[in-house]
Order: sequence, then C-alpha cells, then structure tokens
Amino acid sequence: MTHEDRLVDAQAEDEEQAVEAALRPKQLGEFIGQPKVREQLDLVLRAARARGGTADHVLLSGAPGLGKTTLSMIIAAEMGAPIRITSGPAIQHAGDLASILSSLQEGEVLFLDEIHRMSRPAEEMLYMAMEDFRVDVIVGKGPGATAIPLQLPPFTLVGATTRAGLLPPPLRDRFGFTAHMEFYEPAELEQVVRRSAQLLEVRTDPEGAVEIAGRSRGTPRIANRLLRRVRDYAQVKADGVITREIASAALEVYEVDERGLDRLDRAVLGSLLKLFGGGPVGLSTLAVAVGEERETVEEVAEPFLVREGLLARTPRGRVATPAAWAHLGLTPPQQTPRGASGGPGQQGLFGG
Ligand SMILES: Nc1ncnc2c1ncn2[C@@H]1O[C@H](COP(=O)(O)OP(=O)(O)OP(=O)(O)O)[C@@H](O)[C@H]1O
Repeated sequence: MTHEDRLVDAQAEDEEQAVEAALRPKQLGEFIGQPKVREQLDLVLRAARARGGTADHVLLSGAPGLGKTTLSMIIAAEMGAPIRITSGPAIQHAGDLASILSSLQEGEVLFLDEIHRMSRPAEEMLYMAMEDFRVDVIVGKGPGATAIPLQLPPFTLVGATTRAGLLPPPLRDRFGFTAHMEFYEPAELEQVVRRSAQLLEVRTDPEGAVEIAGRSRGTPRIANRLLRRVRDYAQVKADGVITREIASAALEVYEVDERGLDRLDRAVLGSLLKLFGGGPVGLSTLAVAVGEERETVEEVAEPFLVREGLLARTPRGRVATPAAWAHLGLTPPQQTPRGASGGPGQQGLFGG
C-alpha cells in the first residue's frame, strides 16, 4: 500500500489540487482554528500594512494538510500582494533561486514549500536575500568567475516545513515570525466540513459533520476528502443529504473507522495484538506479519497510531497500549507469573 492509495493520507493527490483550491479560505477571518497563529499573524500583517511596508518573513511549520499553503495565500491577499509558489525540491541550483528572486515584484509573497529540502548553495543565497534583499549573481566559471551584486525589491518569504527543527539555525533565525500549526480539534474540523459542504452545495446534518470530523485525523485536507466520498455515497445510495447514518455507512465502505484508522492501521494493530500478544515485537517481524514493507509500516501507519496513543515504539520493539486492545474490542492476555505452570502453549508440540 502506498501513500496515494489511502483515503486518510494527509498528502494531496495531484488531481485533488483543483478541488482544494475551490475550498481554500481566502481571508484570515475565514480561516478556521489555529487561534494563536491567527491572532499573531493578524498583528504582523496589520502592523506591516499600517507602516505601508512589506511583512516580515514568516515560517510555517506543521504536518501536511493543516493549511500552510492556504495561509501563505491569505498572507498575500491580506497584504494586497501577488504570490509566487515554489518548493525546496524544485530549486536544485542557486541559479534557479536567483532567477525567481530577481523577477519578484515589490511586496510580492514568495511561498517556498518544503523549504528544508532546498539545496545547500540555494539556501546560502537565500540568507542574503532575506536579510539584505540582495543576491550575488556569479558570472563565468573557475578563477575568472565574478560575483555581481543584484539588489532585490523588498518581498515576504513564507517558508513551510513539516518540522522547523529540520532547518539549519541560520535560516530559521532569519524569519521574523514562526507559526507552529497544530492538529485541529474535532469541533474545528466540524466547522471545516460544514463550510466545505456549503461550498460544494451538499446538505449536511450537524451530526453528519460530527461523524466526518471525528474520522479526519485532525487534518482539514482529510476532512474535505472524506466529505467528498460521503457525498458520493449520499447521492448514490440516498437522497443526497449527509446524516450521521449515511456518513458512518459510507466510511465503513471506505474502511475508515470511527477514530480515523484505515485498513492498514488496523492490520498493523491487529497483528500486534493477535499474533504477538501486544508486543514487544520488532518492526521487521511486524511488517512481515502484515505483508507490507518495513518503511510502509514505519512511515505510513505508525505515526498516527503513536499520536493516538495506540502504539508505542520502545527500544525492545513495538508495544500496544491498553487503548489499542480496547479499540479493537480485544482482551489483553492475563500476565502469568514466571515459572508458574502454564497453559498448553508451554507444554505443546514445540514446547520445551
Ligand atoms: N483552517 C482551515 N480552514 C478551512 N479549510 C482549511 C483550513 N486549513 C486547511 N484547509 C483546507 O485543507 C486543504 C489543505 O490545505 P493546504 O493545502 O493549505 O495544506 P498544507 O499544510 O499546505 O499541506 P501541504 O503541506 O501538503 O502542502 C485545502 O483544501 C484547504 O482549503
């Protein structure tokens, strides 16, 4: 199973981008949740507007699908400025960055997604551009190469990263404002679902929105995706209105349970509980038992299971928590004291 196959994956699929664009809040006032980030950003932007200047550089950190691209567009809209969107992996050479920077207009917002994945020389060029609005363009090669300084108009860099800790400190320090985006509360996701349903012209009961929000793993992108799948179900199987029953039946078809776990998550948890008594068990063994690659289990399934407090990674291996047993409706085995006469397991065919 890959990222792309999963309904509950927080990364955007290519064909999803157009529909996402239609659902993006355009102003700060429309942006749901993240109250601290909104309040702080509002101050930064108001002050910059009052000074008639350009806003400070902004770093947005947080998991995929929490609204970093959306916020960068809001920053541009609130400043009445154009926006240019690019990403760290797209900037392989310092020259790529130089050509983007030298074509920016005064006050323009440059959104650099996955900024931690930029090449080293580009990163160093960015230091100077952010601080002094200047780049050195290198002309020629070898000993004859010369650096021609080029003055840039003031601009606002909005960098996005999944983890601010991945950025080298000199880069991190050049941002005037850093916002950490948290996973959303269920009540906030309910608002996201209701707002998107309105834009998509789908009728939703309040309870239907609660049901979708509860399965969305704290992530607006997932909430919007589940909403679209539930809408399909409501159209085909009912009268188009999303009620709690419809949402729950639809998401059962798509194998997303009431806590947001999908088939892969449940397979990992189920193996850990049923085959290994809740662990500890090594990652490779667990992966073989599930029939998936080690990386898939580690990178795709485990982060959410750990975040939900269902699984722990310990030095001795993966361990299920009591909440995991409860979630799958299973009873943990009784701990028998060492040396006590055991059940058939200890005396069986392969027993010692
Ligand atoms: N606070 C919010 N209120 C309403 N909708 C939101 C909010 N945050 C995100 N969304 C919606 O979720 C979707 C994903 O948001 P966005 O693309 O901004 O996430 P992202 O953090 O930039 O993800 P990535 O890191 O993968 O690029 C968009 O359709 C957007 O409309």
